Amino acid sequence: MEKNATIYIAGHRGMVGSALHRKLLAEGFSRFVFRTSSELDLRDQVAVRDFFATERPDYVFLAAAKVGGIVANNTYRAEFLYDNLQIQNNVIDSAYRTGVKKLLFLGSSCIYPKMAPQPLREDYLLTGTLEPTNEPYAIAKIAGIKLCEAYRSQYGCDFISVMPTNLYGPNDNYDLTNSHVLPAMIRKFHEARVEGKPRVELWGTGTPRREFMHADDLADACYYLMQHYSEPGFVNIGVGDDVSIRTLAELIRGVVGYEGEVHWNTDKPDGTPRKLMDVTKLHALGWKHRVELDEGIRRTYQDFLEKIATYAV
Ligand SMILES: NC(=O)c1ccc[n+]([C@@H]2O[C@H](COP(=O)([O-])OP(=O)(O)OC[C@H]3O[C@@H](n4cnc5c(N)ncnc54)[C@H](OP(=O)(O)O)[C@@H]3O)[C@@H](O)[C@H]2O)c1
Ligand SMILES: C[C@@H]1O[C@H](OP(=O)(O)OP(=O)(O)OC[C@H]2O[C@@H](n3cnc4c(=O)[nH]c(N)nc43)[C@H](O)[C@@H]2O)[C@@H](O)[C@H](O)[C@@H]1O
Repeated sequence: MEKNATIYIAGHRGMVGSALHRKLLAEGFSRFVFRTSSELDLRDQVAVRDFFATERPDYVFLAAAKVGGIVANNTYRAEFLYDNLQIQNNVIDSAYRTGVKKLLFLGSSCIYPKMAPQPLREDYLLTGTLEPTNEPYAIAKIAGIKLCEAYRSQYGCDFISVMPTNLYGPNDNYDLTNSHVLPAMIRKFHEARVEGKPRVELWGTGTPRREFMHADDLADACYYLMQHYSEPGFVNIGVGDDVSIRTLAELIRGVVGYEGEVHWNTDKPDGTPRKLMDVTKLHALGWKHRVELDEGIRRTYQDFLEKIATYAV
């Protein structure tokens, strides 16, 4: 990417989009195009085509999506399918129509079959049944991967896809119902400590295992792949290691300093038992993560405390 190129980060206010913006600013890029969802609803095909025709970005990072944790995915099933298909179809097709030089599409590790062998290799895609709680979101993400591949093979577009593991970091969603597990635990343990509550409720059995990556590492990997990867196949982005949800709870409880009890509400879903990424391809391409989980949690709790008025509403 040339330093004077115009870059469109779709979803620039989100956790991933804002991390990409920080990364690109640090690398010396200065020409950005941004629109919030209220300024440009990416589900609106006409509006998206007009936007691309007017702004003509050179490079696109597609980090806008309907995103949420296990309960949000399972509750808003129609929106997770419809919104995500619309957003990605409109952005990818408009990028093709206006000659965007390169586009990066963000998928997710939930594209893999629920009971796939571990770690999850890229070639396990479409080899089995998906986890039911996030099937609509996963179907949309699989369609996004296939759309990038099809525009590459039919039209020669340099569109790539990456599949990140579970992410966390600044500008995450801390909503107690719709967030992912890591921000939910930070907020629950923090509020329980401050309010002197004897017990915190967490979801499921605590036995599922998850892999977590800091959003700054993800942004670094995306930038790296924009520079060094132009192939049809997608690339997993992860740290190559996972923890049980119970272990995660203990790590976060320690950082927050909460000493009460944890109650596991088994009426809530566990989801996929394990989704550990195989990162052989990513490492072979020359990229490896830097932020370890304990350090990342400490940094994220600090950020939460600094922005608590906006996060915990
Ligand atoms: N979070 C994770 O653990 C995780 C893991 C793997 C992959 N990913 C992927 O990474 C990408 C970014 O996720 P994130 O965690 O950064 O999500 P996020 O914090 O919720 O941000 C999503 C962004 O999408 C924008 N958006 C949503 N609907 C839109 C619409 N109809 N029109 C225009 N913009 C819209 C929002 O814009 P406004 O702020 O302007 O409303 C928001 O800034 C997604 O593709 C997600 O699937 C995330
Ligand atoms: C990255 C995303 O991951 C999502 O799956 P997934 O890892 O299960 O999403 P999470 O919502 O992060 O949940 C991970 C695990 O943490 C447990 N958990 C425990 N306490 C809590 C809590 O307070 N809040 C939340 N949210 N979980 C909690 C939850 O039951 C599940 O086993 C997918 O639904 C999306 O499609 C996407 O792929």
